[in-house]
Amino acid sequence: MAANTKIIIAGPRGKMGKEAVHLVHETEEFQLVAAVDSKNNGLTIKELPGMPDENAFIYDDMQTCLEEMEADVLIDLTTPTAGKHHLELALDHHVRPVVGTTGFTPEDITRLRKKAEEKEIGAIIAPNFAVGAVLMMKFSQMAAKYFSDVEIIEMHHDNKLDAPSGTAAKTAALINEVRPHKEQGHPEEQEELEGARGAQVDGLRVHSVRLPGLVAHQEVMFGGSGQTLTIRHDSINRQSFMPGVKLAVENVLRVNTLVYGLENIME
Ligand SMILES: NC(=O)C1=CN([C@@H]2O[C@H](COP(=O)(O)OP(=O)(O)OC[C@H]3O[C@@H](n4cnc5c(N)ncnc54)[C@H](OP(=O)(O)O)[C@@H]3O)[C@@H](O)[C@H]2O)C=CC1
Ligand SMILES: O=C(O)C1=N[C@H](C(=O)O)C[C@H](O)C1
Repeated sequence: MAANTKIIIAGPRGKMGKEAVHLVHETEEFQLVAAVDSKNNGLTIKELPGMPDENAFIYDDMQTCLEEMEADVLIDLTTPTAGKHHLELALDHHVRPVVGTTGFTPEDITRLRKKAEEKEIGAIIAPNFAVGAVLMMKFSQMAAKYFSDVEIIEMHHDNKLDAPSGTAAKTAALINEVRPHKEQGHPEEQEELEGARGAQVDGLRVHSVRLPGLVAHQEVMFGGSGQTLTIRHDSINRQSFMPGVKLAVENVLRVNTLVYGLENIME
């Protein structure tokens, strides 16, 4: 790892971005060199409420920030639209992206991986940085070898923009890697109310719950003859994601492709 990893954070006022600013501030080998926010152009981080004593300048435009600042890593915690744009710009400027922002499609991942490889630069997109959530996904993949009937119920706070969650999409993809294709439920079932059976990913159903009071939760429910198995993870605060953000920043410096999912770098 470089002695001092120079970091830009996009979305520093957000729920995740704020935690990431504190993580970078408290990590000796990390240095916050700039932030990209939709507001507050020209201020410094320490001028924002609740922020640590950091002199990093805030830009309201990623392109300008990347042109003016020298950085090793971009941590993006913004919105699906902004996150995709920022990732592309970072690759263009040879800054390694660590992206927690969700809403990337399989086509986005394939296109961005090609670009990262062409540029010979590492990038990490992690739909969930919480170690427990990664284990929930891995355990679900293990269980799917034995249970072909499974439904995913993800539950989040009601400020979330994307549905289903990135974690649910990734869980469905991991399960479908090993699960023999099956259209679940009764072949003649009718949805009397549109959406009652949730969204479909290769015959597997995903349900998204949005309520104030929730943070980030997911149940993966398997059913077999005379039995069910439920694998559940709960993030009860955003600090749960920070060890994973640190691990991703450390590892993005060592890879020369786009890694999708923290499970690929966890030992
Ligand atoms: N991978 C993981 O483990 C986790 C991922 N997430 C994902 O991270 C993302 C952020 O989540 P969260 O912090 O809860 O969301 P918030 O809405 O709290 O924060 C997003 C922040 O990004 C800012 N923003 C929006 N557009 C831009 C832009 N173009 N440039 C710079 N900043 C911008 C917003 O500012 P404003 O609203 O003023 O425009 C806001 O401050 C989401 O995609 C979420 O799904 C969340 C938790 C864990
Ligand atoms: O928006 C959130 O809050 C979260 N988003 C990620 C997702 O979409 O899976 C990770 C976590 O679930 C929290």
